[in-house]
Amino acid sequence: MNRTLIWLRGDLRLADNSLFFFATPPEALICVFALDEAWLEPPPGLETPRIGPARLRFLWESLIELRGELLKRGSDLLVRIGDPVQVMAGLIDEYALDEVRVRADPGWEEQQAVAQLATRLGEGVTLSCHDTGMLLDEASLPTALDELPGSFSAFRRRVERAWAIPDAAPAPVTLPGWPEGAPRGFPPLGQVCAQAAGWAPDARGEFAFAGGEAAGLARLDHYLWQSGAIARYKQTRNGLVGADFSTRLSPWLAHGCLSARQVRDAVCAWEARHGASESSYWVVFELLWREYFHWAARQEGSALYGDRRLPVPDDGFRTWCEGRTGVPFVDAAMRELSATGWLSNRARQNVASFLINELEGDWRLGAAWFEACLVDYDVASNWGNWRYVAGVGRDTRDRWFNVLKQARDYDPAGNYVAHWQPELAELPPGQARHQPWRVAPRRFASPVVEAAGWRDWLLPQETRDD
Ligand SMILES: Cc1cc2nc3c(=O)[nH]c(=O)nc-3n(C[C@H](O)[C@H](O)[C@H](O)COP(=O)(O)OP(=O)(O)OC[C@H]3O[C@@H](n4cnc5c(N)ncnc54)[C@H](O)[C@@H]3O)c2cc1C
Repeated sequence: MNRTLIWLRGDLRLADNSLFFFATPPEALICVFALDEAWLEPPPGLETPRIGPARLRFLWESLIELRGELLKRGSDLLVRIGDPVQVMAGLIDEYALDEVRVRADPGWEEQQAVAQLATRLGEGVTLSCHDTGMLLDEASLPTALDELPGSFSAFRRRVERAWAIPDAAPAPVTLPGWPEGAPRGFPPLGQVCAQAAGWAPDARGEFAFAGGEAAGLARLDHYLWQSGAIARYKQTRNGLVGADFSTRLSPWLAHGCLSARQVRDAVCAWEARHGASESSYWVVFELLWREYFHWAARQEGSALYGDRRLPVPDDGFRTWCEGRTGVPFVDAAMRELSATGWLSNRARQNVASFLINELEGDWRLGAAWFEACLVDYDVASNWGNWRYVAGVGRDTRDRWFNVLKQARDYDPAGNYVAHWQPELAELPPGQARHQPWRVAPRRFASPVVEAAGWRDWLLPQETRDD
């Protein structure tokens, strides 16, 4: 009979979590989450910790709920703050554990931590990495991992040709007991980070994320069954203001409060009742993007981050972070990101392109800033999308976004920018709100850059404000 440790990372749920499924249940089970102390420190060159208050709060809420679910099943949860490898190695030694289970993480640093733990284990202790949370397992990928197609489209076509995704598995009803005398529980969030304990999103975001599996399932239920917003997803998914233009499931998926299979099963159930549509298909299509970045990260290793030593941030980067570039479509998004911890995909693409192309900033600094701010930070999706927009790595096409054109297409009345920059509401709805320095130069300063590619999109330069 084994004595097992489950090392929890981005998999904070019991349903559809292969870590909790045992052919033969162990004699004792200890479930541990270690908050890496390095996450509470800024990466070199930045001043904000790697895990910002929005994500830390969501994480704690998820852990609190998970602990409740584990207790109901006869188990418990231990949360420690420190070096995860030391934490796990110490517990394994002290409680004579002989099996370790952990998620096969796409992040290189997380993979290195598992490799380090492996070198610390005594004879007879087994360590296994499990695929969990994604639509596919490594064994069911349509290609070998090292032959993963270079582009998303080729990957998607191959997956869809051999579409064989298992249904999500239900949560276990009971779990093995806790090892005698082993520690349990975790510190209150206020002791870990007072800012996170007191953090609340700005009401202008029109949505408050709450961590945990139940809140994730409630959001899924709302999006599919209560509001029926899924029926319009294809048309609304590029929205900028409001709660339901997209699913907003990303934080629950990123923390593993929901698995991608749970989401797909729910979409299939909705389709069985209402009929499949382009919109319902498109939700699963977007999950395939997540899948692609996950498997690409698993293949790329440390190359995912580029060089991990970040360059020294310059003034352009700081104005970008603070939403002070003078380009409303960028500034509104960067203010929304800081104030809510979340941003639509359309806005993420635009601000990333602006930093890289217009400010000639380093994409890795942008990715690090997103890592600190996002409630839905996911190592593969974040660094993978940044690489993609920067045209670095496996798919190196030029992905320049003309933010003035994008603003016209996706925010024609300028309502989004006025939502986050109320001073713009003084200007008439329309393109004036996106180019205030052109139409009202006395009231609005010129932006930090006027890109050459905007020439055909600029409004006539007024010399005085009306
Ligand atoms: C520069 C940049 C950084 C990003 N960083 C992250 C990140 O750290 N974490 C994260 O989850 N997403 C990230 N994304 C992807 C995407 O912006 C978010 O997943 C999406 O906006 C979340 O909103 P939603 O849940 O309403 O998405 P929906 O539009 O409702 O899509 C459903 C789900 O599909 C997945 N998805 C959708 N688009 C993408 C995509 N482009 N890449 C990967 N998965 C996708 C998400 O899990 C999402 O919850 C990033 C995109 C960019 C351009």
